[in-house]
Amino acid sequence: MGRKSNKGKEKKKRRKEEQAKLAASFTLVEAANKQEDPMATMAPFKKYERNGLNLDIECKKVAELDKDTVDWAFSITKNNMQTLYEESNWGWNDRLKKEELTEDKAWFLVARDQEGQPTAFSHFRFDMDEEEEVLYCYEIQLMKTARRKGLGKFMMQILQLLANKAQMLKVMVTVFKMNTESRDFFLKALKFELDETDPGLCDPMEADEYCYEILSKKTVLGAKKQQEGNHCCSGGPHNHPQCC
Ligand SMILES: CC(=O)SCCNC(=O)CCNC(=O)[C@H](O)C(C)(C)COP(=O)(O)OP(=O)(O)OC[C@H]1O[C@@H](n2cnc3c(N)ncnc32)[C@H](O)[C@@H]1OP(=O)(O)O
Repeated sequence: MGRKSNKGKEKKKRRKEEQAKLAASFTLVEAANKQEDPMATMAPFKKYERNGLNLDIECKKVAELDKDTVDWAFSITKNNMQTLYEESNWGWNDRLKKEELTEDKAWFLVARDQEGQPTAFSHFRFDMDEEEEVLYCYEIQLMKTARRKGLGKFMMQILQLLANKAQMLKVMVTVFKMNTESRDFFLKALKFELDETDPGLCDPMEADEYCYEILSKKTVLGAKKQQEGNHCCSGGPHNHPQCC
């Protein structure tokens, strides 16, 4: 019969390890989504009193929000974003945006004034992205009057802390390339970077074809794992020149 190769055994072992890793990631996402109030131990972050703003900040699942707040979130998103969507090749669709905002998985961070009126919100999710556990920020939208007062940065800081607490690996966002203000906000002020899953990065020859970029910022755990070499090159689907 000859000698039996160890290759098959090693492959099987690797597959089992990958399956276990994936199952652990799903468990973390599930636990994050089961939280009653992710900000329960973050009292100092529930108030924003700076630069003329006096706001209370809450974190809730969309199902726990009142209809007026959800309707307001849709309106401000439409006001802020419709033109950008229309100028891109995505187009704007009321129904699709409403569906996205109200999917079961949607979490909301809402900043309200002292009359209870919403001023800013973020729609985010604890989710899997390319086999990694992440906090994905779908929207961060501020009323015009509340901008450039540090509120956006404060809310993103909260998301980064929530991601740390839930042991996610990174916070991700998708940004239109032509939305230069928000690109500056994420890339320059918050030190986000082009994510390894950004389509332009994966396919540089076609980069100009994409009207958007995927940006991310590692959590504490994500940065640690990256340092340990546990990143996309340890068996992931990508092969990036900058990290492989
Ligand atoms: C994932 C997505 O949702 S992408 C879409 C993002 N949302 C939008 O485009 C909607 C309209 N814009 C907004 O809601 C807000 O302006 C945001 C969320 C982009 C930024 O929030 P803000 O509270 O205004 O930003 P904040 O005051 O925290 O700014 C922090 C820093 O970011 C940078 N920055 C913020 N806004 C801008 C801008 N318009 N132009 C250039 N740099 C900016 C600056 O460095 C700023 O620091 P500084 O004011 O000391 O110079």
